[in-house]
This record gives sequence, structure tokens and C-alpha cells, in this order.
Amino acid sequence: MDRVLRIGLLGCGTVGGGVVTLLSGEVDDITARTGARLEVVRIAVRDLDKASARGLPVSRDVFTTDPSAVVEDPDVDVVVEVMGGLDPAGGLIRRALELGKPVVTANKELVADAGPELYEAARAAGVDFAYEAAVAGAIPIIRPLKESLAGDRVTRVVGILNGTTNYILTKMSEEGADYAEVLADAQRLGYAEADPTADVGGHDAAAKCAILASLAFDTVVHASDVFREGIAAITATDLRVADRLGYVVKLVGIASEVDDRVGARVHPVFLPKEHPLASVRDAFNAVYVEAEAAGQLMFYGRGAGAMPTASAVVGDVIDVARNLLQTARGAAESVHRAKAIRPIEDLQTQYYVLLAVDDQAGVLADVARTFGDHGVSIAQVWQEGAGDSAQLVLITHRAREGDLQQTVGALAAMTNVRSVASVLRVESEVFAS
Ligand SMILES: NC(=O)C1=CN([C@@H]2O[C@H](COP(=O)(O)OP(=O)(O)OC[C@H]3O[C@@H](n4cnc5c(N)ncnc54)[C@H](O)[C@@H]3O)[C@@H](O)[C@H]2O)C=CC1
Ligand SMILES: N[C@@H](CC=O)C(=O)O
Ligand code: NA
Repeated sequence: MDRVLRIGLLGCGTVGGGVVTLLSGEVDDITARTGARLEVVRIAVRDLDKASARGLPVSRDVFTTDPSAVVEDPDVDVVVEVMGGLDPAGGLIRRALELGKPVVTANKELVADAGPELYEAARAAGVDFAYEAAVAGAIPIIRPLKESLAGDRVTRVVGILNGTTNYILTKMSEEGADYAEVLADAQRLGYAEADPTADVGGHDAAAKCAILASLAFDTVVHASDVFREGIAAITATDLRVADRLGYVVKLVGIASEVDDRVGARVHPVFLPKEHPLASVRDAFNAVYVEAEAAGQLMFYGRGAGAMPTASAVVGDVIDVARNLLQTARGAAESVHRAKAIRPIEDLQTQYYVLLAVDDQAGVLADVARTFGDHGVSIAQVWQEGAGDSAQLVLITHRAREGDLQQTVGALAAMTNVRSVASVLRVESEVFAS
């Protein structure tokens, strides 16, 4: 008879539902691969009636509204956390590890906040803590960074790390879709976080960027160390200008190490249409890794949605279950070394600046002088519209972010500049460090 390993799920929303579906649909294959039958025996949810009404292939008495009961249940061998948020998820995971139960999570917010403490708790308990689903959904990227590339020196990681925003930007630029309507679609399709401001504000991508930077550079980078801008301010004009100049607008996360300092940033960029990341559309994600010996690698796939995310979660469940059967642990995170965070002001890249201006003689000269006064050189400039809707579009040469920020401050204070409507970084084919 097959050995049975019993799974306790914390949360059964988009991802949890996918996990239950996957585990119950491929029983024979999963049993063969694991060496044990995996059975979901307890599931914590907020609303019992809502959970039962979903028609998932589990009996009603599996559900509870008490997540602690799942963790504490002696019948639960492996805990899968797919409820999200810092609390109570963090405390529940700590307790599960303390009880010697391996944990699988999809919670990037928590891993970016408390990852090192949780890895340490898992190490002390001699069990696994796995989080492949937390970054870029279905795409295997945690395991490649932690294991496959352990012999190499990663220098840079660039990723489209949020499906919701990539979906929104794709629909806005290709179909002229309305921002609010596409965001509602992304929510309906199960891509968005419970609070979608985490997606559009760049917080979700910043958490993922922090996790990738920590793994790539053997250090601890928290989400708060990641410079962050979201996509809420992107306009149809920005998308049109980008297109005209041969770019697409993408929200990217970029982590790099230069001279023992780690830079980590998430913001929208103008990306050349021929860059491999430019063709990553809809809710797809991609992570582009540069390593000294391996050269360039690109990982591509679905970064959000029930089944793609469940694929990564169940892969981890099988991994930790195999280890549990052998009373072994999988690869641990490397020992962290303290590294300074590189301030965004030190970044050097090109910029696109859109200004609403008074349509009068001399304004262009005044604007150009302001750029020049701060050491920022202009590569291209033209006027769009006239009268009350006059706008100046400027593309700079490579400049220091600190100088650009000062330029923007000075522009905003000019009497003939009505507003600084947009400022976006322009990345050439080789990303700036
Ligand atoms: N939706 C997606 O495409 C992806 C989501 N994730 C992550 O997976 C996790 C879950 O996301 P979703 O399934 O989309 O969220 P969701 O909001 O659809 O589901 C959350 C579930 O947890 C339950 N829950 C939350 N707090 C609870 C509490 N205190 N007590 C009992 N039950 C509680 C809810 O009732 C619900 O069943 C999050 O950490 C998210 O960031 C990761 C990758 C992709
Ligand atoms: N809300 C996230 C889900 C996966 O992490 C996204 O849109 O990418
Ligand atoms: Na992943």
C-alpha cells in the first residue's frame, strides 16, 4: 500500500483552489513521483459556505476557519500557506516549522519581509521551507538561482515580475484599453493580489525583486530596500511616444551588484522593442539573468493565475515530501553576507520627460537651460500640441539619476512649465547598473 503524506492548506482562494485541483487530478503520477500519496486533509478558509460552494474535490468537513487548527493538527505532515499577507501567515509558518513540519508558501510579501528568519527556523528544525511560487508564478527561478547557478557569479537579474501590470500595459498599448477596465479584468482572471494596489504600485514586484536580489547576491535585501515606482501614472501619451521611438513600456525589476553594492529597483521603463523582454506580453513574466560563466539566461512563463501558480506550489510540495520521506532537507539558502544598498541617485541611464508648458517663445530655451544647469544633456526634443495643450517631449542622454531628479525639481518650479507630466527611465539594450 502507498504511504500517505497529509497536507494542510492555509487559504483556499485562487492559488489554493488550483493546488487542490492539481493534487486531486494527477494522483497516480504525483504518487509515483513522490513515493507517497499526497492527501489534503485540512484547509483553513475565512468563509466555510463560500469554500464548500466552489465544488472542489474535497469533503466539506476538511474546511475550518481556524488556521491554527491546521498547523497544530498532528495529522498534518506538510503545511502549504496560500493565504497571503504578513499576519497571521508569518506566525503560522513559524509554528509549523517549530513543530517540524515542512512549509511551502507562495507568499512573496512574507518571504521578502522575513525570509532569512524563516530559512533559519527551517534549518534549526531540520525541515524544508520552499517558496518557488512566490516569484514569477510557474517559472522555475528560485531553484535555478539557489541550486543550478550556485557555482557561478550572477551579476544582474532583470525581470517582468508582475502579471497584472504586464497585462494592463499590454492591453493599454496594443488595444488602447482603459486602465480601470483592464485592471478589473486582471482581478477577474485571478492575476491580481487581494489588494491590487500591491500590483499597480509596484509593491508585489518589489518583494519579488528583493527575493531575487537576496538569492543572486547571497545577501539580505528587503522590499523596503528596493526603489519602487508603479504604473498608475502611465498615460496613453507615454505609450504613444514610446511606440513612436521604437520602445515598449514595461514594469521591470532590476537587481545588480557593482563593487559589492547591490542595486534593486522596480519601475516602468522604455524598453527597445527588440529586447527579449519586450515581447513578454499579457500576464506572462520573464526573468533575464546574467552570470559570469553562464552568460545570459532567460526564464519565461506564466507569472500569475490559479493553475500556473499551483504548478509551482505542487512542485515544491513534492520536493519537500520526497525529502521528508528520506528525513533529509533540500538545498538551503547560502550564508548571507552584509552588502550595502546602492542608492537610486547613483543610477546612470537615459530619461524620457514630458512637460506641459506655456506655448510661448523662449520656453524651449528656458527648459534646455535648466537641463544644462544640472549637467543633464538632451538627446531629442519636440513639441506636441499647441496652446493650452502644448507639451514638450524630451529624451536625455545618459545622466545621473540624482542630477535628473534635481532637474525635475527645477522644471516644476519654472513659471512657464505648467507641470512635469511624466518622467520615465529609458533602458538601452544593456540595462544600466
Ligand atoms: N493569484 C496569483 O496569481 C498568485 C498569488 N500568489 C500568492 O499566493 C497567495 C494567495 O493568493 P490568492 O490565492 O490569489 O489569494 P486569494 O485572496 O484568492 O485567497 C486567499 C485565501 O486565504 C484565505 N484566508 C486569508 N486570510 C485568512 C485567515 N486569516 N484565516 C483563514 N483563511 C484566510 C481566504 O479565505 C482565501 O481562501 C498570496 O500570498 C499571493 O501573493 C503568488 C503567485 C501568484
Ligand atoms: N498579483 C501577482 C500574482 C503573482 O505573483 C501578479 O500579478 O503577478
Ligand atoms: Na516561480
